[in-house]
Amino acid sequence: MDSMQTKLLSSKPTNLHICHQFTNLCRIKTCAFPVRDDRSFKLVSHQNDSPASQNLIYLPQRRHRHAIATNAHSSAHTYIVDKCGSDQVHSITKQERVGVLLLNLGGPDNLDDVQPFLYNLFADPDIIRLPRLFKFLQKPLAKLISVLRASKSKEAYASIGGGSPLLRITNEQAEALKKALQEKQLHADIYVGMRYWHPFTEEAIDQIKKDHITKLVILPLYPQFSISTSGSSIRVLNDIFREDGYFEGLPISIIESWYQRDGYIKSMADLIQRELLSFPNSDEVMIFFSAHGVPVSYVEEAGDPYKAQMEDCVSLIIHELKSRGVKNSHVLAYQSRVGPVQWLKPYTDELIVELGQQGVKSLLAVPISFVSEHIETLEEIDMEYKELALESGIENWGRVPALNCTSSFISDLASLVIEALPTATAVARARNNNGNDKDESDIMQYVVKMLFGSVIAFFLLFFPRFLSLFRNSSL
Ligand SMILES: C=CC1=C(C)c2cc3[nH]c(cc4nc(cc5[nH]c(cc1n2)c(C)c5CCC(=O)O)C(CCC(=O)O)=C4C)c(C)c3C=C
Ligand SMILES: [Fe+2]
Repeated sequence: MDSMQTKLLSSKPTNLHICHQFTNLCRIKTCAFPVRDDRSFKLVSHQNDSPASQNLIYLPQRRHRHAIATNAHSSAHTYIVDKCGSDQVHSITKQERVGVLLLNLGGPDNLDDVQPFLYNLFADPDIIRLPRLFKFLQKPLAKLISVLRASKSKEAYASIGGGSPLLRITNEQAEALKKALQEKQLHADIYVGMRYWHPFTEEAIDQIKKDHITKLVILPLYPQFSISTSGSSIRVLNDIFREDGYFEGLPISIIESWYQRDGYIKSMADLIQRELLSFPNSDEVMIFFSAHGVPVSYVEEAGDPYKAQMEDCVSLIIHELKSRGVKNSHVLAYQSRVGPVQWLKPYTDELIVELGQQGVKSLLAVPISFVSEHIETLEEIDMEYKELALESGIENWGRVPALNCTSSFISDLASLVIEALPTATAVARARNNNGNDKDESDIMQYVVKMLFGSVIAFFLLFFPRFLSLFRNSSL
């Protein structure tokens, strides 16, 4: 990090300087400022040309840039984080009550939850991005798509035991993180906020208020940033922070992405190295990184850094493996596409078939976009893709487990939290009194929107081309 040259393309030289100092001081690779909440995320910074050292950051709003500048001077004395890499908290005021909010996606606890869970997911404007004029269709469409998709999803959840393991694993990670922080001399309360199922982000926020947390670190459990994942959760939080007076003075640090951290990269390399040894011919195994996809428009139109971060992440892991003498070939592909639009390519299923045709005999699948086992590792990779690979001529198939509670990984997350503490900034959050949010609470308008939208959504059911698009893409 120290050698990295950050260029804030659109910021003034003074801000550039301060941001530099700030990140070097805290050894944090992501700047901690709330993301823009208009969902048109703007990519403003690249580092060197080399993908391994590329660092992508967003243009913070002017007031946030100011907040960063102020913070660099004001809060460093509260928590002293050793610049030389030791990550123990040396000094902390007794009155402080530190909270860490882990953000995650959430998943259905049982099969009855599947359709309402899918509804919440598709009702998210960061998952189905409709033009402003068609926003009123969001909820009826979510209803329609969730109903159409529910049986397929239920089958998948049934095959992994009838529900998502995500909450259990996230709770275990929270517990492990708490212990790891204690070992580094920081007592913190850990909260889990899920985006689409219980415990919802809003529930976690209520608890944070009840517990009178005085400093908050927000840590999405997604290593790479996407508008559809961390971005969506952070947008929800920003909406809450704008409305709730409690958060006006609360110092908060938001970690947007953390895939570049040594601890994460090394933990991933450890898992891959270990799994390679289980093959009869380790040297000939192709390492197949499989990331959750996003629609191409996220990257090309909305400036989602997800693809660039994913590619950077893969090259960092490969670099680490090479430094250990592991020289296997590798590929990166994207899985789990949904709906009729183009998603990031190559698609995992298509690439597996292609590699089989090219005569590749051994594949090691590495789920790369998520740190817990979930439906897409346990069902999609372990069942669907394994079967496809064997049918396509791949003779040896393996899969790297998710990091879950791997101790080197959790310990690094604890260091990340500690490094983020001095960046926690109280940003004056203006209450939003414009009409947009009031629309939502206007019951009459809501009912009209729902009725009108439902009629259109229903009409779409009888629009054969539209529907067949969804059917073809197995919604
Ligand atoms: C980095 C990870 C993820 C990205 C990016 C992402 C984008 C994204 N997802 C959908 C649609 C669905 N995702 C579903 C489940 C699901 N998604 C992620 C992660 C990312 N999603 C996880 C970890 C999970 C699993 C949760 C669990 O219960 O284990 C589902 C539901 C399952 C299914 O029916 O397949 C859907 C649907 C979209 C549309 C999208 C980007 C726009
Ligand atoms: Fe997803």
